[in-house]
Amino acid sequence: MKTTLFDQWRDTPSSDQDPETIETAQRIFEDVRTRGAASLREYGEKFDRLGDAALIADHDELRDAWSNLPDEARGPLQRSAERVRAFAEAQREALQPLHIDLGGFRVGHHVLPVSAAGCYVPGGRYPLISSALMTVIPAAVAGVEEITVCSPSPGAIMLAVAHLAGAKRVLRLGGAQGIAALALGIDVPRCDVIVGPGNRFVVAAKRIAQAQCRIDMAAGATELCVVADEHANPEYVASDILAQAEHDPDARPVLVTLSEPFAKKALAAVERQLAILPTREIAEQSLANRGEIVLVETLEQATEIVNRLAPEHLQVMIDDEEACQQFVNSVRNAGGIFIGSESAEVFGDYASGPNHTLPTGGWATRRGGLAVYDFLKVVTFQRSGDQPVDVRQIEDAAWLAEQEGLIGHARAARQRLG
Ligand SMILES: NC(=O)c1ccc[n+]([C@@H]2O[C@H](COP(=O)([O-])OP(=O)(O)OC[C@H]3O[C@@H](n4cnc5c(N)ncnc54)[C@H](O)[C@@H]3O)[C@@H](O)[C@H]2O)c1
Ligand SMILES: N[C@H](CO)Cc1c[nH]c[nH+]1
Ligand SMILES: [Zn+2]
Repeated sequence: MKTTLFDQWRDTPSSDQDPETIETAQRIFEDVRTRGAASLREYGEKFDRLGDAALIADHDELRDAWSNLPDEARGPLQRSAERVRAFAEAQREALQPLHIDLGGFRVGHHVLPVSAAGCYVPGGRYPLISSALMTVIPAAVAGVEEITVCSPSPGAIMLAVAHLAGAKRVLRLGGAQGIAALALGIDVPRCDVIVGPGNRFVVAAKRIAQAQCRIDMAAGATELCVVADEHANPEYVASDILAQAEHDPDARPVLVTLSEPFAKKALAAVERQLAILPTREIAEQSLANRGEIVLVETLEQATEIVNRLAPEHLQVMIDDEEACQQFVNSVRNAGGIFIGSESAEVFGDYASGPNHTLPTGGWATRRGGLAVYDFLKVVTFQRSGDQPVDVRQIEDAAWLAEQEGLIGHARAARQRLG
């Protein structure tokens, strides 16, 4: 991890914005568009360890995988699924139908699910079964009928979790070819929405898919920013940093601290813990590529770094309660915020309920994490009949239409004058 002073700190682009990665994703996406299903098998064998497995695991196969799961696996999965579902249901409740009377119309909105959703679940380095819970459950709570999970080389437990969460099928593909299949509807229902985390190729492909469908966000290589003062526990900081660094050589672990002696203690703890971490080969690369300690003199400077970084995860370990709250209130850009030394980010990954699919690469400037809302459409309506339409509304519409030169519009409005 390199150490930088506040004045010298500069942001760097995320791996999914790398030109070679974008070009690879584009080439694969266009090839899938041109050659269809045949290309999917080829890419699956080349990149996704497909072998001679079927491209699709259907509903019966998912159900059987769930039935064959050992008993000890059911408890943690069902309890975790329940927490994710409870949070998604509470979010759904918060978005209600609406209607008001305005100018002689009843106007309002109702809330409808999209018909088909594609949920990408990472499976390159690690089979992220928790991402199947996080992406499929909110889609199911929203009422989406066709839910397809797309994941490279899914094992029996992945198929079982997809079933538990409410998916209809699993497409055994990853990367750009998987995203292209979902967006173009090759071998699976064409998706209205594609969501879910993934590596640089997945994120680059989701950007291309935006021409076909809605996407949630860039939810790419994990980012963690820990803001800690000198009272924080360096062993906690180190284990939280390593927990995210082990995801991907592209992962970005950052420590922002007001205390140079603390920075040294945290770095020593990172080195100690890294030496005995089984996944150290990946974590080491992440720390070398993107790891950083930023030394600041004030909490205002820390706020500035966080808001420019817009990290996926922000962990705050500031001892003084008032200062901590003030700091949290000053943060504008962060995907998920974890406050207090016991609020380890890994609980958000698995167990606390809010979604772990969170914005990376600066997307936290424009949105928060995946939510039930990503699978819903707010459709507005106007209804006449209960009362006469306000004459001023008719005249206003006709006047605006005339200013636009749209005389047919003006006449259609004036027809209603009776
Ligand atoms: N932001 C979030 O919410 C969030 C949540 C969980 C995980 N993640 C991130 O998801 C990522 C998972 O990455 P992963 O790689 O383990 O799994 P993945 O499933 O995202 O990607 C693996 C696939 O990438 C494709 N691929 C790999 N190398 C390629 C190449 N050279 N050319 C073309 N395609 C290639 C292959 O199809 C492969 O199966 C990590 O970066 C992790 O940090 C992010
Ligand atoms: N930290 C990841 C989000 O960036 C989510 C995850 C899944 N499994 C473990 N961690
Ligand atoms: Zn994680």
